[in-house]
Amino acid sequence: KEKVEITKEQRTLMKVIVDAYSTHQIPQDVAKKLLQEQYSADENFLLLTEMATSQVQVLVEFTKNIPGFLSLDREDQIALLKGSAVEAMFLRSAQVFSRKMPSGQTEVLEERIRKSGISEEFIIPMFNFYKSIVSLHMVQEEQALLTTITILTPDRPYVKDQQAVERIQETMLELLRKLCVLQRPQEPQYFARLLGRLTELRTLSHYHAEMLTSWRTNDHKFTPLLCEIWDVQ
Ligand SMILES: O=C(Nc1ccccc1)[C@H](C1CCCCC1)n1c(-c2ccc(Cl)cc2)nc2cc(F)c(F)cc21
Repeated sequence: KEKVEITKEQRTLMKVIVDAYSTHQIPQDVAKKLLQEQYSADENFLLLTEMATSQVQVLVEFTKNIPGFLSLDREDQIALLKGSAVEAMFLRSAQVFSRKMPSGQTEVLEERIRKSGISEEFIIPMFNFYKSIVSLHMVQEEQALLTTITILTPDRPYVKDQQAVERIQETMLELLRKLCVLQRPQEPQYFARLLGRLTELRTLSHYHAEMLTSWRTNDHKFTPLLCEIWDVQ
């Protein structure tokens, strides 16, 4: 039986990542807004572009706290941010959706999102992904590390020094593997299941531009930052 132990420096690394992850959150809670009232497709589109824009800003702040990220080549830092922003937003959305809510509220939230203006064809793959995240019952440490591992994907477009990214990502993968073994001794496959979600996340993220351009709204207006990050306009 493998004796798994978190080292002192891994504990420090964990604390830095989780603190940064919980600090750099979306300013106001989008779920609360959606539960307060039903918005029109136009209002929902505006809300989405505002949330997605602020989420990119929050993502930049979060990555600054990932040990080793700032020592990467500057252009590679940008390539990693551009390459992971959409996935990070869907992963964040899934984590918001999987939060424990008073009974019945998750159903209301799901309904509001189904009717938000998003085109029918994307509803099923999106909620399949969200529900697969819900079913993992991830703890905050796992959520923070999974987002970090997504950001540190070496094979994003235009990354020059992939080895340097791989080295940092491997540190995070090893820490997440140990956490999963310690957290779920009776579920040896749990770590593999977590990483499997990143494949689903990448597939869902392929649709992001179409999801936005097919939104039931008359005016698909995007912020300059979203035009940079999302392949729109
Ligand atoms: O804001 C959002 N997600 C967000 C969260 C955190 C940070 C940044 C963005 C949007 C809402 C959706 C309803 C209209 C208003 C925006 N959102 C999405 C979502 C994102 C992108 C596309 Cl293309 C489609 C859907 N899935 C969600 C799940 C939740 F539990 C949820 F609460 C909000 C969710």
